[in-house]
Amino acid sequence: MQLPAEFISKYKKLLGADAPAFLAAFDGPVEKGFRINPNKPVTPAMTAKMTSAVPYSPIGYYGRVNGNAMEHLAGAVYSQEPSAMTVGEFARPEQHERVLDLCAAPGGKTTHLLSYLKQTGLLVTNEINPKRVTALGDNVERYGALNTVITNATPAALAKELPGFFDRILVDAPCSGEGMFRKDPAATQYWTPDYPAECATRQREILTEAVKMLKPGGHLIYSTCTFAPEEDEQMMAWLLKTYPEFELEPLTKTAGMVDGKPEWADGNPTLTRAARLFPHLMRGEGHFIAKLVFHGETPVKPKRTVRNELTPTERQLWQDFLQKSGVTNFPDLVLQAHGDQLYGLPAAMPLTRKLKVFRAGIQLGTFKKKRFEPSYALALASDAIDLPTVAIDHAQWQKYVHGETFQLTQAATKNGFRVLTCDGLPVGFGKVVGTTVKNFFPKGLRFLATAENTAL
Ligand SMILES: C[S@@+](CC[C@H](N)C(=O)[O-])C[C@H]1O[C@@H](n2cnc3c(N)ncnc32)[C@H](O)[C@@H]1O
Repeated sequence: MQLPAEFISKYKKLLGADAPAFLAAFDGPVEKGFRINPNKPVTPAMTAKMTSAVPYSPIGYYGRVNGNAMEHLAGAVYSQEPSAMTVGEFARPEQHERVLDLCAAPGGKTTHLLSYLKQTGLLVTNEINPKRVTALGDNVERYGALNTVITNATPAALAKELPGFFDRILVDAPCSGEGMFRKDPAATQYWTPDYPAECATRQREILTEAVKMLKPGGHLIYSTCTFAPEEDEQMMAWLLKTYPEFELEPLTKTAGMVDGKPEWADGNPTLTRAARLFPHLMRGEGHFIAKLVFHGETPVKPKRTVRNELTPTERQLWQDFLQKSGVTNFPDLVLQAHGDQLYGLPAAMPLTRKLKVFRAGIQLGTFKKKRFEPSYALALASDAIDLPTVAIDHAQWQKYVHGETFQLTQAATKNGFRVLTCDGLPVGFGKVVGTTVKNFFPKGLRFLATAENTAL
């Protein structure tokens, strides 16, 4: 790979005897990986792929998965480069925590956090860029999250609304991306010797806001996909100096991860507690991860949480749908109608009217004139809700994602909306009338599926 000359000389100086191996790694193969979603069933195709486990993630595997495969579309797998999995593992939230993913699109780390929150607590996942937030929304929907609010805000706007609110904040910072050069060689074109320092300015701004939102005892996880000391150890050295209430927590390094390098910053010996991932030392791309605990106090503005906002008619239509579906265990969500759309918000979400919200919880469905039509998102969240199901096979699934009406081999015992499952995995709603399944796969997602183009 053609690397910028100044990049080569910078890392020759920094890495010394390790530099030849480091630079040679840019011509090595790109490592592929995927995570399974522990909250969804494992299909036979997944079992066949889960042969080479990533040693530091109980849900990570080496290998490639197809974005058009049923398992990906239904949120049972997520394609992620293996080094990036360390971030979700080191960030690993406890169930019932309030978690913020501040720089979240397209959602690699967010879906990892969701895997461990297991539908509990609250995840506020934020993406500043309005063009990138849609992909984040799609991935959260695939994961069937019932505990997530997606915002499209600046870190400053969030900090104003939610000071001292979170148990755990992940800042997967926008960075110079040197660790991804092998995956995306075009990125080398944006690199200049000044680029890391420019990125560092933005990272300091983001961190300045992030720290305002942590609860006492809370954790801040900072990660980049760059080797640049300006954005890694120097950023953490700056944070520790500026906010002495923070302490780096030691990260256990395995599978070739190495300590952070104090000598690349101000010599603070605790910087060894951070982790560096180099592609010449492990099976993955370049990353830096640091985990900090906050011992200080944050002024907390007590905030009211969100409240139910449904008209009696809307409430009745929703209740009728649940009753017809035989659902008795519907999770404790706050219900709100936005236009004709029904949303379910996690009860811990504060009222934040000044925040730009992209999706206020899960979109549960649409109010039609005299009935309620359940959404695709609700079907994908059905691991947590006892909705009635009908099993379909792969040939029927291919018709389903193409938008066709199809036939069951046996009439269903009851007509109505059913979650269709394929290999046990919920894939969307269909309306069953006898042996006919009317198609409710979202129009915008339909495609011509074949056994070949959808093989996992
Ligand atoms: C490394 S990417 C995040 C990747 C994501 N966490 C994942 O795992 O899929 C960094 C993100 O930060 C966003 N970003 C850029 N400038 C920002 C800013 N000033 N504040 C917050 N986020 C920013 C970018 O749009 C980008 O989506």
